[in-house]
Amino acid sequence: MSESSFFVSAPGKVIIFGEHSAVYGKPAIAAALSLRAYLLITPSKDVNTLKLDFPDIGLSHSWNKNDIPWEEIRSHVKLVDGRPQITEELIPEIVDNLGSVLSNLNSTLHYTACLCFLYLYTQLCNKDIPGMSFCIRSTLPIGAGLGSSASTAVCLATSLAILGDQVERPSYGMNEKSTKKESTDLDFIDSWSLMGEKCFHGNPSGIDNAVATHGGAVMFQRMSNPAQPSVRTTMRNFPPIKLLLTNTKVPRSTAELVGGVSRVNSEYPKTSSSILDAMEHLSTNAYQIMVRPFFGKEERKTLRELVNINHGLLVALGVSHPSLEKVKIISDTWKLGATKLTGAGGGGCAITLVDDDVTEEVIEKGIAEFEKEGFDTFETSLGGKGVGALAYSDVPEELRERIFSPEVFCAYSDRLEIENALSTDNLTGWRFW
Ligand SMILES: Nc1ncnc2c1ncn2[C@@H]1O[C@H](COP(=O)(O)OP(=O)(O)O)[C@@H](O)[C@H]1O
Ligand SMILES: C[C@@](O)(CCOP(=O)(O)O)CC(=O)O
Ligand SMILES: [Mg+2]
Repeated sequence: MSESSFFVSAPGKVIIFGEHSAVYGKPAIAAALSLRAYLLITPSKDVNTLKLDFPDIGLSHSWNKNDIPWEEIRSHVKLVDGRPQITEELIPEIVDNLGSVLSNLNSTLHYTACLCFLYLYTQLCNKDIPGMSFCIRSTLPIGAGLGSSASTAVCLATSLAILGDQVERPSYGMNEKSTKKESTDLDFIDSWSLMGEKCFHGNPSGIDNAVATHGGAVMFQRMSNPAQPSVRTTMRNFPPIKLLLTNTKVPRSTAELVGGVSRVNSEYPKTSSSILDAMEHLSTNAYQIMVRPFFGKEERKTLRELVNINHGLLVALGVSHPSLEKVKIISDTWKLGATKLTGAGGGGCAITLVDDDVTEEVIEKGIAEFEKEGFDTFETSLGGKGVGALAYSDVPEELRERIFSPEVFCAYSDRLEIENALSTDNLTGWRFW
């Protein structure tokens, strides 16, 4: 066990309005989930060994860090005042140079995860930093539309920015009112995790990593000029909405679905731009309703109507799936509320904004129908905390050995075990920027 071990953690998200259109510079609304990714960083036994243990995707891989072509890579890193700068696109020369250390990975899943790690590592750290082991576990379903890729990218970017001395560790008492320095650190993490998301799926809007970094609820808009920063408007009075989350468990890839929309966009530019414009109006409309000081029955009804319209528009873009339509049919049959797919679609999750008048008994009957189809449904709370860190010294002495043991962490069998051991509710030492 070592005092230099630490954890970082970042939440998943639910997009309420505007997935896919967010990629095309339209505003979208999303909120952080209580489900999170946790990354444990421990010193390697050998100072030259860099090790990744990502059991959720069956990846265990190590490198001798001296095998990384540091000089070639570092010659392409953009530095301003000694700080690495993000770029609009992944730097092709760096990706190319990493090819030599990625060549023995034979699945796309593992290749992408290792590329994401090394792309961030070689820019945020340097070759003199002793080798560490990185083990990530997620309580989020992976590839289900809840932003597991972004929470992974945020955890990696944060841990590497800490190791590379690019950001300060968070301190106590800063949770409510960040100092300027700390919010700059958060922006640095947000921007580098976007580069991580680019490794996972090519053309991310940035909404997922923004929510995973900052937490809470936001309206987010990527600027059409990529040189301009995205606009992130925090929604402090996010209204309490009763939301069911249904995971169809049908696997899909965000990269492929975003690629599908891009094809529709280039084949039917006028039609697709009208759909995207309609999505823009939806998000703006929903935002105006959600920030009203009074959020009552009428507002909830309008929001549900907008949810139904948003789903229809996503269907038109070709990103639904028979399983998601089943969720919608069951929800409509039992009159549970308004249902739309969330995230990239093509399977994965749907959200239902529950109707005001529906009874708990009816909700349970609906959930039983979902379960019959093999789906998982749960009620969830939105707007949780963003990225946080847990230092060795912030855990009671008698717990340290167990909490910071990579063997124990890798062996947790499910979401509940991870949460029991590590969640911010159960362990008070977590600090947030
Ligand atoms: N716990 C994890 N360990 C390793 N890689 C992960 C983990 N969670 C997510 N990922 C990466 O993110 C990808 C899924 O991202 P994506 O297709 O965008 O779906 P989503 O972000 O909705 O879960 C996985 O294929 C994997 O590469
Ligand atoms: C489809 C999209 O709007 C959201 C993708 O979310 P997820 O990876 O399915 O959780 C893409 C993006 O905004 O980057
Ligand atoms: Mg994703």
